[in-house]
Amino acid sequence: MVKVLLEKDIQRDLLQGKKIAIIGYGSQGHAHAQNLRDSGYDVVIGLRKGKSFEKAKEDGFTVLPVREAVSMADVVMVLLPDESQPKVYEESIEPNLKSGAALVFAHGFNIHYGQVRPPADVDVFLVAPKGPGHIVRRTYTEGAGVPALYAIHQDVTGEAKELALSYAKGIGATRAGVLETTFKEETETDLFGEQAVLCGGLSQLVKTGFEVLTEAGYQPEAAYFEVLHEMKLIVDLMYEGGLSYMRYSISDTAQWGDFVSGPRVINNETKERMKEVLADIQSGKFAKDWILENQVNRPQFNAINNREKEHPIEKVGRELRALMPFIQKPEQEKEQEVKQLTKN
Ligand SMILES: NC(=O)C1=CN([C@@H]2O[C@H](COP(=O)(O)OP(=O)(O)OC[C@H]3O[C@@H](n4cnc5c(N)ncnc54)[C@H](OP(=O)(O)O)[C@@H]3O)[C@@H](O)[C@H]2O)C=CC1
Ligand SMILES: CC[C@](O)(C(C)=O)C(=O)O
Ligand SMILES: [Mg+2]
Ligand SMILES: [Mg+2]
Repeated sequence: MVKVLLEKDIQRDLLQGKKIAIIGYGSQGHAHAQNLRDSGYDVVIGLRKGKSFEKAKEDGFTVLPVREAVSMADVVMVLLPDESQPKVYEESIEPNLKSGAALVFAHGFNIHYGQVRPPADVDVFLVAPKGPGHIVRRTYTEGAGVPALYAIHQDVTGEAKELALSYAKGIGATRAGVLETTFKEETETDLFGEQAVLCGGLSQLVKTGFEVLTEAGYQPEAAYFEVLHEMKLIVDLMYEGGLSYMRYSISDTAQWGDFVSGPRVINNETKERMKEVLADIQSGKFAKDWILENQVNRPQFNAINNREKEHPIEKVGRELRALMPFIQKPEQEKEQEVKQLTKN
């Protein structure tokens, strides 16, 4: 097995005494900022005026325009949406970067696809958590962490690797395991994972299962419990003990069904489609299409997003989750955010 680094492997604390600017205060931004602050580091937030500007201030941070935060920082972590990064980088980050500072990303997209070209006198690396920002924060507060990958693109100080590892430790990633990679590997595996398995593949599997059951006349509530609610409970077992532990906990009937019917649904044809998805990521086609979609203000993204929100599984899900007080809070928070987004 390759070396997976844990807290005990991080000897030097290169972040101590450095000013860290977190640019963006969304999913990853709030988590990195709060975890680093709780780990004892000096954090400032760089943002435009808006929703998360106020949130960061309420959370007790000094919040500055991006150019001001960058100009005072030794470490600049770019946690803006990938599609917004090139413009903000060009206008507010690059002109204000200190020589010898570190420019850091949580995903390699813009460096790998050549949308951001940093100057030669700064370190450039990534620390990419392998999990959603809200879970990066939640697990940190529970004394746990989310694993992360790190990669070095440019090392002018000779200390980029140790700085990256100190950063990974500061956000709690070394509690779970940190792995060295390249910008290419991080970018391509991350895009593949979210498209084919974690987000695209899973949403499509759940929705299609729901449609097959409801179209056959079964109650939508029963279908929701079966294919969406229980998904988390099954995946939790995989998270804790892999496929074998999940199969140990389910009935033998379910396990036999898993063996004989799973490959009828996800089969060689699906594998071929997954290979096509990967090929589009590797060739840059996916990135090019996404950049163009943003240049014309996301007509397809918005249309699909609106249609997906209207899917019957979303309506029955809202009603059923409202009956479960233990998942009430995240639901309310999410709805507030969705309302806010709809207003903007
Ligand atoms: N989401 C995740 O869990 C993961 C994300 N990543 C990577 O982390 C990075 C950040 O993604 P994510 O956390 O999802 O981003 P979000 O969309 O959650 O957050 C965006 C933040 O950037 C701010 N912002 C947006 N546009 C601008 C702008 N033009 N100028 C200044 N601030 C701006 C937003 O402020 P406002 O409120 O004003 O809009 C908000 O604070 C990406 O590179 C992503 O690939 C990596 C691993 C997982
Ligand atoms: C799975 C989606 C992700 O890659 C992530 C949370 O890790 C993202 O880009 O949000
Ligand atoms: Mg990811
Ligand atoms: Mg991603």
